[in-house]
Amino acid sequence: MSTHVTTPAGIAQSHLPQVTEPRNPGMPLDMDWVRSVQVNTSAVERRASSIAARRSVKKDHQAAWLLRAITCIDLTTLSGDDTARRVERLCAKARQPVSPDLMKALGMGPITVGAVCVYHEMIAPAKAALTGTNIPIAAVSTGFPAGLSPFELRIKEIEMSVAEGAAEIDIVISRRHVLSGDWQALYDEMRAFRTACGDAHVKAILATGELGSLRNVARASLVCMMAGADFIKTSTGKESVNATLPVTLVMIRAIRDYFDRTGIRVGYKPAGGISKAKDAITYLALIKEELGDRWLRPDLFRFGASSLLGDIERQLEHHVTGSYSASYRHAIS
Ligand SMILES: O=C[C@H](O)COP(=O)(O)O
Repeated sequence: MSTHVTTPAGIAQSHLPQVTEPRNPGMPLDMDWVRSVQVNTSAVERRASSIAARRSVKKDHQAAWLLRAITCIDLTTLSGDDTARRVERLCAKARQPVSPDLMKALGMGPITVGAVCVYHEMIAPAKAALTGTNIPIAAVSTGFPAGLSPFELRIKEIEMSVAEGAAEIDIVISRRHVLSGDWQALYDEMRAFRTACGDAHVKAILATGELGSLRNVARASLVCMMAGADFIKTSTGKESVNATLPVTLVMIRAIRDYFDRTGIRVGYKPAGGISKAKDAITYLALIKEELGDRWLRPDLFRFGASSLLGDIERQLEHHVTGSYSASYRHAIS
């Protein structure tokens, strides 16, 4: 893969003011387009395995890619035993994801993660802990993770999270609309969620591990974008299969098709089970090759991850010192 991100200092691009896209206004549901979507599963799987095998970036280039990855993390805690204290620790890590000593050794100034991602009840402590920063709070919503609470409550939940201070809302779609091919119902639901979000950006979680086929993933991606999703996201992290490279390929190609037809860039968020630095680089390489450099910024790309940052920090420490520290030294929360 090309090592265009260059050296750690080259990552200084991420210190530039973030380019922000016009939001996706959506468009009428185009059923001809939706029905025309097909996926060649074996070709997708071949391409996905070739990118993982080909990836090889070393030394300064690797450090640069890893720093870029950090700026794109939605640093997440979504556990039933979350507490304000845990969220405060997570936010401290979000503000300073890599120790100042390491950053200095890499020739870098401060960076932050892309966002902090929590349940509704944890928005208030996150907001307090992130005061004085530009780090947005993302709240999972709409009966996360199953999305099966009453529709009116799901709308209300979005409105309450926005009122509480969430700038980004990660909604879950009704998988049954996809599984029954009711694309109009999926479109109407997504449209209503987008409206309830107001100025908050909306990420549509497809829960791809529960959609049955890659063709369904492609069609659901397209319908959610037509209904105004700002991002499409693979998974809640709670399905038995979460983010994968084949699913990523299908979703980012849907994003590319949508851009080619509408001129609108929709963001992408793989989530669930991405915990290794080398996997993060593979994802970034795939995005770069399929969508281009513009998508390698936090306004268009995020990792949804609870433990990825710890492994990245470990790899950066190895880059600087030549030895690995124990992973417990990089615990997140
Ligand atoms: O959206 C984020 C995911 O829930 C995080 O999943 P993870 O804990 O497997 O990194």
